[in-house]
Parts: sequence; C-alpha cells; structure tokens
Amino acid sequence: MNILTIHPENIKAILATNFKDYSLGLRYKQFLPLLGDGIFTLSGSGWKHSRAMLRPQFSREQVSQLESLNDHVSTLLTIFKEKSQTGQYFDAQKLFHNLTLDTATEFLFGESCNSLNNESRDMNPTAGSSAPVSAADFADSFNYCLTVLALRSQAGYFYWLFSGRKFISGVKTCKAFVDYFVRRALRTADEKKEEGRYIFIEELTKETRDATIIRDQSFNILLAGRDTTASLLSYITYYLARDKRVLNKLREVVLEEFGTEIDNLTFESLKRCTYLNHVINEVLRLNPIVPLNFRSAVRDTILPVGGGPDESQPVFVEKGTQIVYSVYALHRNPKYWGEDAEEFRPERWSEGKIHNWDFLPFNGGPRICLGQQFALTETSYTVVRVLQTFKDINLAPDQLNSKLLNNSSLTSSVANGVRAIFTPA
Ligand code: HEM
Repeated sequence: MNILTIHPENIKAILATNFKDYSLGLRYKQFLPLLGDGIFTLSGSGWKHSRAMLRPQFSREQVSQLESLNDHVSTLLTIFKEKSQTGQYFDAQKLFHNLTLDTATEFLFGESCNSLNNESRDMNPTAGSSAPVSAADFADSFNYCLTVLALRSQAGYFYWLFSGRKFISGVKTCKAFVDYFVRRALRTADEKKEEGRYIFIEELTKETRDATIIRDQSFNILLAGRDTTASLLSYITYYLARDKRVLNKLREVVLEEFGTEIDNLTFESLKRCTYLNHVINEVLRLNPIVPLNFRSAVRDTILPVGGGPDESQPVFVEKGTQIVYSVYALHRNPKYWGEDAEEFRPERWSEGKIHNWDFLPFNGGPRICLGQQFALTETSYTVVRVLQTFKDINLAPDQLNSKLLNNSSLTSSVANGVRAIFTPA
C-alpha cells in the first residue's frame, strides 16, 4: 500500500521524529546494479558508517576552500564567452554538468577529470584490454543509467523489469570511470599525504583495500555531487534569463558587494549576500532537484495528520506501507507560500515568514543532505562569477516563449537543456 502526503508534520515524522520507523524500502534492490553498497542505498549500521566516514569531507574548513573552484569556473566562463561569440545558442546545462563533475572529482577524489578542457581524455588508461572510458562516455552512460534507475524506482516491486543490455553496458562504463580514481587511490595509499586536506577516497583506503567497496562508496557520492548542483545552476540560469528584473537586481547587488574581481569572494561573503541566497532559495522552492521521495515503514506506526473528517487526526501506517512525499507539491502549496506560490519572486524570502518543514530542498532529519554547504557555496560562487562576467543572458526564442519543461529522472533538470547566449559585460 502507498500513502501520498505533502503535509509538513507528516514529512517531519517520517524524516525526523519517527525516523527509526522507516527505511529506504526497495531502493537498495532498485539501485543495486549501479550504486552497490553506499550512503544512498544503505540503511541501519551500513548507512551510519558511510555517513560518519563522509562527514569530515564536508567540514567547514574543507567546504570553504574556494581556490579549487576558481580554475574550473574560469574555464567554464571562457567557454561561455567563446560559444556566445559564435552567435549560436548553446546548452549551458551540459557545461554545468561538466563543471560539477570536474569539481566533484577534485574535491572527493583528489584529481579532477577536467572534462571542461578535454571531454575525451581516456580515464581508463591502465585497464589493459578494456575499452577507453572518457568523461563524455561516462556522462552519456550515467545519464542513461539514472533514467533506468528512476524507472526501477517508480516500478516498485516490478523494478527488475527495467534493465537490458544498454543498462548493463552503461553500468560497466560508469564503474570503469570511477575505477580510474580507485586504482589511483590504491596505488598511492601508502604514500605520505598533504596535511590538513581530507580526500574521501584516500580515507576509504585507510579502512579497506577492497576495490569494490571503495568504488561503490565513491560512486554514491559522485551521484550526489554532479547532477544536483548542475541542475540547480541550470534552473537559476533559466529563471534569470526569463526574468530581467531579477537578473538586473541580482547583478547590481553582486557588483556592489563583490565588484568585478574574485578577491572578495569568500565562503563568508557569499553567505552574507542576502539577495543571492533568496534567488537560490526561490529557484530551489519552485524546482526542488529531488522532487519526489519515498520511505517505507519497517514497523506499525502513525502519521500525525491526515485522518478523521477534517484530516487533523493521526493516520495508522501498517508495516510495509510506502510513504511517497512530493517536495515539488509542498513547495508550491499556497497554504504555506501564499496565493502567488507558482510565481518566481525571490523577495518573498525577505518578508519575515519562517519556513521549516515546508521547505525541504535538501531533505531533513538524520539523512539530511551532507553536501548542502558545498553545493550552495559552489552555486553561489559560480552565479557571482557569471554575473561579474556577463551583463545579460538570453534564452533561445522557442525556450523563452514556452513553459518550463522538467526532465524528471532521479533528480529534476531542465528538459532539453538551457539553450542560451551570454552577453559579455
Ligand atoms: C543543489 C544541490 C543538492 C541538492 C538539492 C541535494 C539534495 C539532497 C537530498 C534531497 C537528499 C536526500 C535524499 C534521500 O534521502 O532520499 C540528499 C542527500 C545527500 N546528499 Fe545532497 N544535494 C545536493 C548536492 C549535494 C552535493 C554536492 C553532495 C556531495 C558532494 C551531496 C551529498 C549528499 C549525500 C552524501 C546525501 C546522503 C545523505 C544520507 O543519506 O545520509 N549533495 N541531497
């Protein structure tokens, strides 16, 4: 049986107050071929262990190092400029995916795959007779595999119907790509490392030398780090291109607070930039990157509201029931967001209303997103640099004149990309 809810009290119960009454249900089996055992698929002690191991990666000290972002974002801006000069609309979303793959591989694996510079570099050069795997191959296979995982997730118990040769071969390509970093980490496991820098994959080699365990754990984090932030950057670009009032206001704020240099850009100064944070929140509200989520009851329990004639009484939840909660619907509910809930209006965030369990782009409770600060820092930094460099963003006319279409796989993204031209300042 399924229960669908968008009530903040119920979501709070599932994710926090009654956390122990729920598991990820069938997710483990549905995602197993691609993700194996990792933070996204495990529950119980396996999940706790994965989370504890990952936490130091996201300490404030690690997340606030912006130097490594600098080079990758500079490369992105150069490509934006060159492509815009041709006068042809190009897909910025695809390039944001390259950016986040480059920054995530550097942050988590200690070496960037630099796909913005060279998408066809062989990332599998020491794998003997197996075929070369480039970042471009990885991206294609990964995108396909995620679509299949989303179908497996929606199919419930019938997840096994969605597999096939292309999926199996895609999984192989994805694993070969991550194996490059695993082999590198194992090769250098006994060497002395740079003090003060925590690299996830290197820490894993201190716990185990089992390549499959290291690969699965690493792959789970790569899944978290690439698509989510790339989608957020794409939605922000889309909304700014469509709403020149907000674009111009944000650009003014950026130039006033940061000028045109990068020296003033720090973790703290980005956090202090209120209007920038409001724009990001508003985009995450209208287009949460994980729009739909599920939990499964591991024992008989209750949801606090939804029962009785006026729906204010608790609801009995039998063990085995799947609870589906739609963050997308919650974020657009006029009860919490007012009659203009469907409108893009960043100013609503300065009206003093407190939002807790009615705003959940990063989930909540013990399984709240570990990468939230990293993602928000990367997003803010990139948006500021884009606005320092370009004074306008124009969408391709067909995209400008039609409604926003979402591509929903495990995460949501702008369907058909964000086709735009950027005008240099
Ligand atoms: C805009 C960007 C991001 C958004 C909107 C986002 C959102 C989320 C959401 C909704 C979840 C909960 C998934 C679930 O339990 O079903 C989650 C979990 C997680 N996220 Fe993020 N995320 C983002 C970026 C990142 C980044 C960049 C990383 C790491 C590099 C990351 C690491 C994680 C991890 C490790 C978890 C699993 C936490 C756990 O189960 O204990 N996220 N994220």
